[in-house]
Amino acid sequence: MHAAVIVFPGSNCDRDLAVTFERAGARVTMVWHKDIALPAGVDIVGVPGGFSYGDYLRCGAIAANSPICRSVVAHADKGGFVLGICNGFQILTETGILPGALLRNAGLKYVCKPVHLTVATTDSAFTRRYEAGQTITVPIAHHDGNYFADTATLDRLQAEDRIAFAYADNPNGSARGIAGILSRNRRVLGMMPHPERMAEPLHGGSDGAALFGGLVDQLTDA
Ligand SMILES: NC(=O)CC[C@H](N)C(=O)O
Repeated sequence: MHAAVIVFPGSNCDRDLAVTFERAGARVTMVWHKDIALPAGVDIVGVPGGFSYGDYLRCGAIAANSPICRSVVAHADKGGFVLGICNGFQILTETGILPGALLRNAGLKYVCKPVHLTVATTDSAFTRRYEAGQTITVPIAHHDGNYFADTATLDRLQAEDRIAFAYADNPNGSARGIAGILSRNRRVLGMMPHPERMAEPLHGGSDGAALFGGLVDQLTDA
């Protein structure tokens, strides 16, 4: 399985994401935001966390208009897999690949702490290695993690079983406690918590590792 990890000016989880993919068994190519094309044959694009372009304008808004994001949108449009974590999730909503928006946290403060998440669906390559309803612990670190979408969109996400993860104790005011959502074809996941920061015992826990393990299994079998 071949993963591309996009690097924007201000990304700070790009190496962590690459190492986690590699430890799960993937081959990784780092791709610079000014590049126009993704490497040929890429199975999944990782859009990492951080502060792309300094979070100016809105988190993810400038990155969503960078040259490489046109190729990320094209990759998603043709059914390719994409994983956006934290700032990566913000970028995926700004491109329109995923619905909704990430607003300022309800408490108006940057929140950095481990949180408990409920695995809301196991019907995806990202969540297949978890048990439905399982509680996992993964850290968050953001000031704009408050997921917002209109009621019709939220109802559709629920009806289509596209909420991947929900907060056990909503730390940022997200609508319906949403921590991560899937695209309609279930091949794009955006989530605010950082599974790559809780993927081996030295991190203090490894609940995030199964997400990458499940992906590598599915994309290697494909
Ligand atoms: N850890 C991150 O990716 C941070 C995301 C974004 N810059 C925020 O604070 O909301």
